Amino acid sequence: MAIIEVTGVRKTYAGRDVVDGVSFSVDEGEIFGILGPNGAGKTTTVECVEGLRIPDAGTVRVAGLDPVADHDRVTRLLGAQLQESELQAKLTVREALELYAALYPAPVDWRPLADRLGLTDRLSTRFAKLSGGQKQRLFIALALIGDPKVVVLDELTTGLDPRARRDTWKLIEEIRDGGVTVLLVTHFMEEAQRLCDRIAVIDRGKVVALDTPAGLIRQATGSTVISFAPSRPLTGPDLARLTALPGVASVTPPDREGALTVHGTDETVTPFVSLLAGLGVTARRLRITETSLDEAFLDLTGQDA
Ligand SMILES: Nc1ncnc2c1ncn2[C@@H]1O[C@H](COP(=O)(O)OP(=O)(O)OP(=O)(O)O)[C@@H](O)[C@H]1O
Repeated sequence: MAIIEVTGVRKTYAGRDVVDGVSFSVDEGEIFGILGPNGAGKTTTVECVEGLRIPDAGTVRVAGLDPVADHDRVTRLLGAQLQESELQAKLTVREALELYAALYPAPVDWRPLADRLGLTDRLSTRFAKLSGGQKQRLFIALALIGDPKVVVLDELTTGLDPRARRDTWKLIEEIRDGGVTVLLVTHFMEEAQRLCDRIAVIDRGKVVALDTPAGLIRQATGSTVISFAPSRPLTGPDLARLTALPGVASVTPPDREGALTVHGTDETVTPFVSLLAGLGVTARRLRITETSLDEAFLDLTGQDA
């Protein structure tokens, strides 16, 4: 069942549609990713879901409620991650947790929450003295303190080292496993691939693709990648036959070790093997892999994240 429904949302600033007819729905209990290049309209879109911005057209529903007209009720259902500037530097972790717990009618007990997020030995530490990872864990705690059904996390792991990022991913999975739906805005492909059940790729204000991570990869051209070093150089007509195989999108020239890379589809593999056999060529260091979500993203948006 959909817990978030975004239909035809448009937001215009200075005559420019920064969100241009965005539609998607998020099922209860999933981690739904919003991925896109800088300035694509991701934050504007999720802020419409949070009721912080009013769409110029289209509708948003969170558990059937309008985030603007029913703001108080939606605030109780939806936990949003704060921006760093929204917490006072001198506030201690305990004070922040107590303060935010007081804002909700039925908050969870913050002590076990702090414990789960590894903040118990930091309760007396002032916000300004926390490490980046500890700040992010506190933001997650504050987003969960009202016992929400949905949490919105925007660029949560930006600026974290790889270890802290992985720890945060584990926490996000635990949140989902606890029955909370997660709307996650991210720049990181690895994060999107690892965490998200489905991803909407937003580019220039529009949803250009919406699928599971594996589905997005399949949608990209050249999603099956065959790399091999032929036992003799393939040139002229042999190379032309390779390029003409079913599904081949591109063949990159040999690298320094003589390996070629063919971007094709599942349909390319068997004819590829037959062609080499027919030519009497052995494929050394043969690897057949799927393209990465990174490459799929580039293909879908024509740019880097
Ligand atoms: N209040 C505003 N007034 C004018 N322009 C705005 C406003 N808010 C956002 N924009 C513009 O809308 C576009 C989309 O911004 P948004 O923050 O939604 O993008 P984003 O995809 O979240 O980008 P990033 O990944 O860089 O955070 C940007 O060009 C931004 O400058």
